[in-house]
Amino acid sequence: MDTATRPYRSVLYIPGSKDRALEKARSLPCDAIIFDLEDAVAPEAKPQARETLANALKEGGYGKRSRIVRINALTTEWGLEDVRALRDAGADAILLPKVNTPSDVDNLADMLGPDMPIWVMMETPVCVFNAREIAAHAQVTGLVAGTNDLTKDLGCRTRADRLPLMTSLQMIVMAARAARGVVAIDGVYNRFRDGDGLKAECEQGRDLGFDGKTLIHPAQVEVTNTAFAPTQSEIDLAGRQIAAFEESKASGQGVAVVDGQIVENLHVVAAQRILAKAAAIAEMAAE
Ligand SMILES: CC(C)(COP(=O)(O)OP(=O)(O)OC[C@H]1O[C@@H](n2cnc3c(N)ncnc32)[C@H](O)[C@@H]1OP(=O)(O)O)[C@@H](O)C(=O)NCCC(=O)NCCSC(=O)C[C@H](O)C(=O)O
Ligand SMILES: [Mg+2]
Repeated sequence: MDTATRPYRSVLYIPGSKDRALEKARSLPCDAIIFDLEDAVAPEAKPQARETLANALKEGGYGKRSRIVRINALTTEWGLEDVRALRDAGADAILLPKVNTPSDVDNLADMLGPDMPIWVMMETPVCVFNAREIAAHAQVTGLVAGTNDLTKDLGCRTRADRLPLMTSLQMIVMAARAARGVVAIDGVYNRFRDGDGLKAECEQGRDLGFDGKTLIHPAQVEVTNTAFAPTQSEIDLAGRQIAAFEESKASGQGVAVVDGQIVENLHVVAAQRILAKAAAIAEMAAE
């Protein structure tokens, strides 16, 4: 699947230590999985989790879902061993937590070699200030908002409208877009049994420009997939905009009007993106 249009609506964290969850994920309709060796795994369980995860990845069965492995920070006692154990296990990217500067990414890139894509947890204030340079790193293909760590480090309150996080969230999206071709994924919604709260936060993340949201429980997948997919009316409008613009162009005009709004070339580009995303989602569903 084309990496530019590949869907990343629902990105589910799975503790690398939990066999049952690793098995269950093979049948969940999420677009991507983050196999976690960091915060979801207790210190004493980390060596076993590495082995369990490496075996699960080798066994496969995750279909078209993107497979991302979150290692521990390289400054911890587990980071280096995580890289050694998982770099050749068949993941699509390695996700590095607690990044502050582009040189943290360089250190991982040196260990992985030039061909392994790197995703970065954007979860410290220093990291957010360095977002543009981090996103521009040649191996970085994804940014993930770590809203729990950011909340802790900022000392801000957890609010339903996420006002205290807004600057950080927007800087993450801007850095990804400025770098081009870098995916931006929103942080987790901790109240995993609150579907209405999740829906509202997904819609906010979608409005901000995120490609999708990180999740902690299977019950969150469906709501998220819907929120980050183009709606049927967006798809219909996109088709009509493209057709109307083509017609105007054929009659020598550079602008069309659809539903009382002008359609210029840039709107056609946005409309084509919507159709490409809808097609990629349909392809993802056709297992
Ligand atoms: C949150 C949980 C601890 C809840 O677990 P549990 O009470 O066991 O849930 P259920 O009984 O409702 O589970 C039902 C079935 O679903 C499977 N399951 C549960 N969670 C997952 C999952 N994440 N992926 C796949 N499958 C999952 C269970 O095995 C049950 O299956 P079955 O037996 O067939 O019925 C738990 O959901 C969990 O551990 N979630 C992940 C937590 C996690 O990964 N945390 C770290 C990432 S978030 C983070 O780090 C934030 C970031 O860094 C930041 O700073 O913001
Ligand atoms: Mg974190």
